[in-house]
Amino acid sequence: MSKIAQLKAREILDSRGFPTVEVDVVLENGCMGRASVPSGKSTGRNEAYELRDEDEGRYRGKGVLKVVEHVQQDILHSIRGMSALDQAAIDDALIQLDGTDNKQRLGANAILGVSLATARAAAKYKNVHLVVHLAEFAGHHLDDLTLPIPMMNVINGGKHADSGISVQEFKLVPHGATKISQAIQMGAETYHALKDLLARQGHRISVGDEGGFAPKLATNEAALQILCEAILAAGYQPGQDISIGLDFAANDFYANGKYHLEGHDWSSDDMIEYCVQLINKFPIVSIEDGLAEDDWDAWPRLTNALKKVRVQCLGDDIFVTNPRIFAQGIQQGIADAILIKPNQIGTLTETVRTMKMAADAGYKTVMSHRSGETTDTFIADLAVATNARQMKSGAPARGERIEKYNQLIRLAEELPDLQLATGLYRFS
Ligand SMILES: C=C(OP(=O)(O)O)C(=O)O
Ligand SMILES: [Mg+2]
Repeated sequence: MSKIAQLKAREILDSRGFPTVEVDVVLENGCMGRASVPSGKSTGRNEAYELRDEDEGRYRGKGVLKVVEHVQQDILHSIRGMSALDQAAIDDALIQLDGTDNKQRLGANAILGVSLATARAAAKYKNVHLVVHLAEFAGHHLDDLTLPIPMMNVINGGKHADSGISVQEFKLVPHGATKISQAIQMGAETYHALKDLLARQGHRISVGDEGGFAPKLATNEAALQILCEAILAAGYQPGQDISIGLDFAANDFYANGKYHLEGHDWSSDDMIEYCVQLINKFPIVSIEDGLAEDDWDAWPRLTNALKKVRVQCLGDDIFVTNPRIFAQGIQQGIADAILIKPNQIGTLTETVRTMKMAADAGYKTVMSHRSGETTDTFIADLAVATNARQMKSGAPARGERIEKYNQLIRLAEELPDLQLATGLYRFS
């Protein structure tokens, strides 16, 4: 009865107004699980392949009708009759059916949609909450779980906005909160304070892809400065109640071995020094992709420099949630935390495997949305179920972003004994 009877897929729109795929997995007893797949813009080169149709209407964006077809034909034929309770076997069947290294034949978007929807159908079949089912799948006891600290991206730069700011994300990290609802409220209040400050200083208050403001500020330091003012204006102490996380997404300004940032052509070591300078001036607790994915040799130096000043060194594009690449990174002493984006690797099983490797090697895990999102809240349940220490889901505004934060509030109600995670060690 837990056997998969039917798969349905459809094109829906993501938060940028472009097509993405949504999948329904229906079991023999009628239980249905549904999931949709997000889409990145500042992507790592080694991410699993997001399959898109060839032709692009002038404004439509490339569709995923081929992906829909793959789900409803090849994938359905291959996994029909398998039990949704056996997630690992289903994910393995999907990987085998695809047969390529990066899931380019069926598309990682087709595969992930089926993988996540299967987990939802299985939870329904067992009549347990998704978070409980996922924790069991990941081998975690409910008593050992925590709620992730939100990382709220309130100023958007890089590829996500036309602000001209080189750092892609300036994130509020309300680690001084004792409850998740309080942490989210603190972030929201600071977001509103920031909006007021920007308006008063004559900046525009339009937003980027992740709902953070996109003011035309001249430098990264100017953005950090106004963010600290906003934290204070909201009644909080920078560094004590709320700190800051940055995502440089350094791939985007790395070319010919140099970092082209704010008029400079910097070496890797210049870039590391710049990170440390910013840390010395501002209450920064986490730096993501401070170097480019092709600058592998310099990453251990960045890791050590951040360790000395007790700031989290977080790898996104360099690891792309891929257990094989991450294993090399661990071996070479690269980073001490890994960003987790299920669609970078393409199945739930591989995502959880990467997270287990992280835990075994003493790395923290940070669950993440993509810049093109849907209102699906799967990553919030997954973050809690896998003990991710932080979760980033953009600004505390816009439906597709806040749905994930709101789901954390619901999960805190579902599992009232869970504490907010700790472990951002600079100020602790
Ligand atoms: C969320 C991110 O952006 P994107 O989804 O565009 O890769 C990121 O770089 O961390
Ligand atoms: Mg990133």
